[in-house]
Amino acid sequence: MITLRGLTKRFGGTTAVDDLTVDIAPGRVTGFLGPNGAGKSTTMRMILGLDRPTAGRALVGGRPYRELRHPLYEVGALLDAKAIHPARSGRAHLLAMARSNGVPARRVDEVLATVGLDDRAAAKPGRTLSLGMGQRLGIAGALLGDPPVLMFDEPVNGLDPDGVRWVRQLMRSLAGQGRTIFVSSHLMSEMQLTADRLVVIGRGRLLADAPITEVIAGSAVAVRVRSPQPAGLAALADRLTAAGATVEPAGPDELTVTGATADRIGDLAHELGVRLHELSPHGASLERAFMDLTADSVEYAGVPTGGETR
Ligand SMILES: Nc1ncnc2c1ncn2[C@@H]1O[C@H](COP(=O)(O)OP(=O)(O)OP(=O)(O)O)[C@@H](O)[C@H]1O
Repeated sequence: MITLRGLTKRFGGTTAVDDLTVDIAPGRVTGFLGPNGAGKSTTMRMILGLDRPTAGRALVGGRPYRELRHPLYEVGALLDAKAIHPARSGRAHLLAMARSNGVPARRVDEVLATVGLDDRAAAKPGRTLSLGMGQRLGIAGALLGDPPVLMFDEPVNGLDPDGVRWVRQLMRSLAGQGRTIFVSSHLMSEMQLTADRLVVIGRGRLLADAPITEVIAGSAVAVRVRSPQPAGLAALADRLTAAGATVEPAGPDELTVTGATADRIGDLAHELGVRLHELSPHGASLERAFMDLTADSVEYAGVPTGGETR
C-alpha cells in the first residue's frame, strides 16, 4: 500500500505537487497519468525518499521511505532506466545492488531470467545497452528484493511491441500476486489495457482517482462531422453551439462535436440543407477522458490539428 496525505512539493515559486491525498492499494495496477510537468516524477521521487515533501506525507506500507529498514525488500522502483554506470555490466550492476542490500546473489539470476536478459545481454557494459534493455535491467533491479510495492515510471518507453506486451503481462501478474503496482505512462491505449484504477493529476493536483472504467465512462462521446460545403459546415457549427453542443474544428472540412447525438446533428444538417460525407460517433476512450480531464492543466497546449482532436 502507498499512502499519500496532503503531499505537497514546491520548488521555489513552482508548486510541482499540490496537496495530494490518495491510497494506492495492493492487488491491482494503478495507472498514474498527467500531462507533461504534472508532477508524476516528483510524486514518485517523494515516495522513494529522493525528494523531501514541503508538506504532507508519502508512506510505503505505513511508513516514510527513510524509516524502512530494508527498503529494497519493501519497495522496488524503475525511475530512470539509464541509471547504470556506463562501464559496468548489467549483471555487475545488479550484483552490487544485491550485495549492498543483503539480497542473495542467486536472486540476480532469477530476476535476469524474469526480465528475459540472457547471459550475453547481462554481460554488456551499461553504455552499450539499448533503451529497451536498459528498461528490462531497471525492472530487474526493482524486482530484486521481491518487494510487495512496485513503482514504474514510463516502463514501456523504448520497448518494441513484444516488450510492451511483456511489461503489460508482468504488471498484471505482479498485481495478481497481491502486490501494489503504481505505474506512469503517456501511452493511453497501453494504460487502458494494463491498469485497473487510475490516478490522474494536472499541475500537481488530483483530477481523478477512480476505476478505469469509471474514468472512461465519464468521457464525452464525440461525433465526427465531415462536409464538402465549408459555409454549410460553419452554419451547422453555429446551430450546434447555439443548441449547447461543444464544437471543435478538426480540419478544413471537419468538426468534432460533443454534447449532441449523431441523430440530432444529422437532423440539423438536413434542416440547413448541408451535405454530409461523414457523421460518425466515436466511443468513449481513455484518451478522450484524459483530454477532457486535463484540458485546463496542460502546460503548453498545441493548436489542434485534424488528427489530434479526433
Ligand atoms: N528539481 C527541480 N527543480 C525545480 N523544478 C522542478 C524540479 N523537478 C521538477 N520541477 C518542476 O515541477 C513540475 C513537475 O515536474 P515533474 O517532472 O514531476 O512532472 P511529470 O509529471 O513527471 O512530467 P513528465 O511527464 O514531463 O515527465 C514541473 O513544472 C517541473 O519543471
